[in-house]
Amino acid sequence: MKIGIPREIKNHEYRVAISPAGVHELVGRGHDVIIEAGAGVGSSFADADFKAAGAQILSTADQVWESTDLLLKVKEPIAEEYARLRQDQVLFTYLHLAASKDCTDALLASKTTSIAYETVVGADGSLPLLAPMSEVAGRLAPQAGAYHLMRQGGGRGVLMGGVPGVRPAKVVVIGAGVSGKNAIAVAYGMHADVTVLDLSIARLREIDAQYHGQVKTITSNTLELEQAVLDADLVIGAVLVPGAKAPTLVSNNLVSRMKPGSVLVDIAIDQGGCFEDSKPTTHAEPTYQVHDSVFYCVANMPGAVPRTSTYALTNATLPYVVALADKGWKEATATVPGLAEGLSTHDGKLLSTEVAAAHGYPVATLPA
Ligand SMILES: NC(=O)C1=CN([C@@H]2O[C@H](COP(=O)(O)OP(=O)(O)OC[C@H]3O[C@@H](n4cnc5c(N)ncnc54)[C@H](O)[C@@H]3O)[C@@H](O)[C@H]2O)C=CC1
Ligand SMILES: CC(=O)C(=O)O
Ligand SMILES: [Mg+2]
Repeated sequence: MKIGIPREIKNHEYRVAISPAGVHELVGRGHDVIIEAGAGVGSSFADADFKAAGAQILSTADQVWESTDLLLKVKEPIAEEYARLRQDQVLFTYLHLAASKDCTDALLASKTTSIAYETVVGADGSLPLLAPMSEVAGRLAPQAGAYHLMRQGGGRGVLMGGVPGVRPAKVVVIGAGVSGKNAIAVAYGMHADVTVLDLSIARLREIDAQYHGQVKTITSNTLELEQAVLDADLVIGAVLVPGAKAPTLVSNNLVSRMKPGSVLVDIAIDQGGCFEDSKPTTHAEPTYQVHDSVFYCVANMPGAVPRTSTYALTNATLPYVVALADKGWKEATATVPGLAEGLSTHDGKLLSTEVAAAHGYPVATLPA
């Protein structure tokens, strides 16, 4: 099979959808891997590294899209890529379609077969292709929050760990899943005063045991959430309802009553965000102000640490890419457990119930 990897063109997105090791594996199995010149540079892979692993390098994105059967990306197609989508190609990437009607419409109009990384399900019900990037975004969130809590950026002027004799920052993490747990680990490591809320008592129990009660755990409900947010210097939104639009948990009114200079980092922004005023931002301009608070809503946080993220992402995607390349998408989705959960569009039909619900579209099933 011919497998294509274009350069990512979203704002400050430096990841690439394959590593030289992935190229080596696919070429060894008899596939052709075709990479756009410069695609790996942001992750510190030279064209020569990919060539040495057996890839062919083509100079333009159009050539890569046109000449391949399976196209691997990191981020969802953006408007300037829509014209390249086509019916006889399989697109395997993050899609986050519940948060983008435009992208959903473009995939349907092109009749492409698209498979979303973020809804592929593991044997234990986990999300194996979302998890590595949630780990990265979770670990970055306190780092970004700490930076924006500094006074010069409009923050409250609070140091995460305080100093001996002075209180640390109060960090509230909403969601104790993969990104939430990683955010807790780093915030705790910075000596912040950390509280986590989740609907799942089982997840809170794990955190209580792991941190010996040093991280406060609270079952999420409207009243507890409101009190925690009003008390916080930094709020990290890390919730997910897989495939669906994120629930709105922090209203504009609640933000108006928060401490001046408080910072809100919405990791869940790629699924539409869990704060009422969240709107996607870029690494070039990551924050904006709502009342007296600073919002950070970067939808591709891992793009800031591309070398780490590219390795983490491609380690997880490669087994699925190998199956798609070896078997073709029909057999692969029929035989590889959990891969079919990623199927999003095919032949102009929407195959995800959650995305259909988000946009009020009908959902279809594949003919047997
Ligand atoms: N901005 C970025 O660059 C990135 C964003 N993400 C996004 O981060 C989000 C979280 O992903 P993961 O941590 O992997 O999800 P996860 O599924 O591991 O954890 C989500 C947690 O949210 C909890 N939750 C759901 N509704 C809740 C509510 N109403 N109140 C409190 N807790 C609630 C769930 O019980 C679960 O523990 C996703 O939208 C994901 O796409 C992931 C990577 C990068
Ligand atoms: C999960 C995702 O969309 C990202 O890593 O950018
Ligand atoms: Mg994202």
